[in-house]
Amino acid sequence: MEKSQEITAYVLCGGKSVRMQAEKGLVLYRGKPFIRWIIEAIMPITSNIILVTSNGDYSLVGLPMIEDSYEDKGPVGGIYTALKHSKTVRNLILSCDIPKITTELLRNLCDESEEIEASVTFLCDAKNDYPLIGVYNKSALQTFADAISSNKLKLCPLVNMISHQKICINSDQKSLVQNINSKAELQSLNLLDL
Ligand SMILES: Nc1nc2c(ncn2[C@@H]2O[C@H](COP(=O)(O)OP(=O)(O)OP(=O)(O)O)[C@@H](O)[C@H]2O)c(=O)[nH]1
Repeated sequence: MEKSQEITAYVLCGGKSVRMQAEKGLVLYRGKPFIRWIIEAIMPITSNIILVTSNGDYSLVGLPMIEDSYEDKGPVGGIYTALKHSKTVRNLILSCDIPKITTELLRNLCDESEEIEASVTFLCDAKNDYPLIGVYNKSALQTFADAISSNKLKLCPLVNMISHQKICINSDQKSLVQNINSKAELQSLNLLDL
């Protein structure tokens, strides 16, 4: 594989999980922790997968883990940590709360990002952006450093301010990118699957 095609995947597993009241990535969906569903979706694309977390409970996953460079800076801080750590130009960055994500969607995102000269390429639908299903260029590191310095920690406005490309999913794919933040959302997901 050529160097330009190399990609590192980072899964953000930090934060407080206030709404879920349990470590989100370790919550079970159809008998398996969210994080495992996500890793299985990434594996056919790259085995270079790193978790961004200081929570030792994720050691059961058996993947390398790195700690946030700054505490309590939310996903913006997690992305900063990932980009600072990364040795590759392109970095697939995902949240840990999207258990229905598929290899097909991620592969399409990664393939599209190769064709595009943008700091970040991420999924969207007609109503929402999904910047936590995105490919981030290492060159975006300074933007994230500046955002942390000025305490601008909202991710959507930040990615919309820098050079970006959105890859729109169709209405059938919407359920695949749904992030699950609470027990109620998990329950409705399980019910939908019945
Ligand atoms: N590494 C890292 N990841 C984070 C941090 N905050 C949130 N995340 C991750 O970012 C993704 C989206 O998180 P949010 O839903 O915004 O926040 P959360 O803390 O998980 O949940 P709430 O407390 O309910 O808002 C999830 O994958 C989180 O694990 C952080 O400070 N560091």
